[in-house]
Amino acid sequence: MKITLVGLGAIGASYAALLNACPEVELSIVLDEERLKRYQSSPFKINDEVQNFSYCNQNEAVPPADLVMIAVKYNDLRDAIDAVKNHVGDHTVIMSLLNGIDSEEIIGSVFGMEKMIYSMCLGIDAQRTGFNVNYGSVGKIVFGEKTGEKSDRIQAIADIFKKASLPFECPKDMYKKLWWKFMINVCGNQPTAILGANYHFINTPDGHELMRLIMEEVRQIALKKGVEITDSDFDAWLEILNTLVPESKTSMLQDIDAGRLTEVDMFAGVIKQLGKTYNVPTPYNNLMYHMLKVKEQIYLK
Ligand SMILES: NC(=O)C1=CN([C@@H]2O[C@H](COP(=O)(O)OP(=O)(O)OC[C@H]3O[C@@H](n4cnc5c(N)ncnc54)[C@H](OP(=O)(O)O)[C@@H]3O)[C@@H](O)[C@H]2O)C=CC1
Ligand SMILES: CC(C)(CO)C(=O)C(=O)O
Repeated sequence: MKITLVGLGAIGASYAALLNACPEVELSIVLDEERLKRYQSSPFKINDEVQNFSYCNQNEAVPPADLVMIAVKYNDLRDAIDAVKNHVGDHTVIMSLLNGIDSEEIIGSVFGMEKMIYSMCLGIDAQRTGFNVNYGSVGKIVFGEKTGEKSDRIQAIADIFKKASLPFECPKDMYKKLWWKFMINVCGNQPTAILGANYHFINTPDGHELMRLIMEEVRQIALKKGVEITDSDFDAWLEILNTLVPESKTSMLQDIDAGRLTEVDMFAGVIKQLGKTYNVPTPYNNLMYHMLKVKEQIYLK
């Protein structure tokens, strides 16, 4: 299977390493010229092991990939779409590993929704410093058709992930799973980023109550989209929280600590917008949206 990946960061690099080691995968990492020079100047290490990734200049004309995987941050999504355009052909399937609920629609609006499958990653605790990515748990990629149908293309990807020992799950309720992860990110990532709280501090009675208040807004919006988020969905998140290393941080808090832009537009930004569309008040997300925007301005000044 010819696989193209854009976004060799914490998530992308962790899964790329597994795919690259599989003899039945031909993996290309797409880079613009500036990144290509930079990436060729230094070895890329995952859990201290040097990787031999095959880099490809995004301007090069290449045969289309069978699968394109997009693993950049939300603010880089438009550039990443542009970067993979030479790799997308009539039969290419596209998977977005970004958090959130709208990256599939954004990518699909350029290449066609029929090319999109739905996906997200779960339980991975990867952290990136320059060309070093480290993880304790690689988690899994959860993917499928929006309807959950086990189509031939889903089966083909599942077969190759199995050969690559890349943990995965193909749930019947894929679209609900996407919303469930979105709920976790909206009610978990944002307050931890504002408060500077690692998992230890959000996994407390006050932390749980705070997240529950925010979760209610996601629940109301999800209902308008035909998705039901229940109390047991929230409890399932608390169970996962118990398995995460207490000193580790959400990806949004990692962004704040590293002085990078956050993905607030993908979380509170989307909730704010959907709240307006469906006439659902979203005061907690409105507040967090502006707090995070101010915070970004403080450290990016
Ligand atoms: N980290 C985590 O624990 C988790 C993250 N996620 C989600 O996964 C997604 C990716 O996050 P994460 O891996 O942490 O992000 P990172 O910032 O670690 O990685 C993103 C990578 O994309 C690269 N990139 C950006 N634009 C381009 C481009 N135009 N061409 C080529 N490469 C590009 C960046 O390169 P460079 O460094 O050179 O700029 C960077 O290496 C996010 O939506 C996040 O929310 C989901 C679950 C957990
Ligand atoms: C679920 C969680 C909080 C950890 O994997 C996450 O998705 C993130 O940090 O972005």
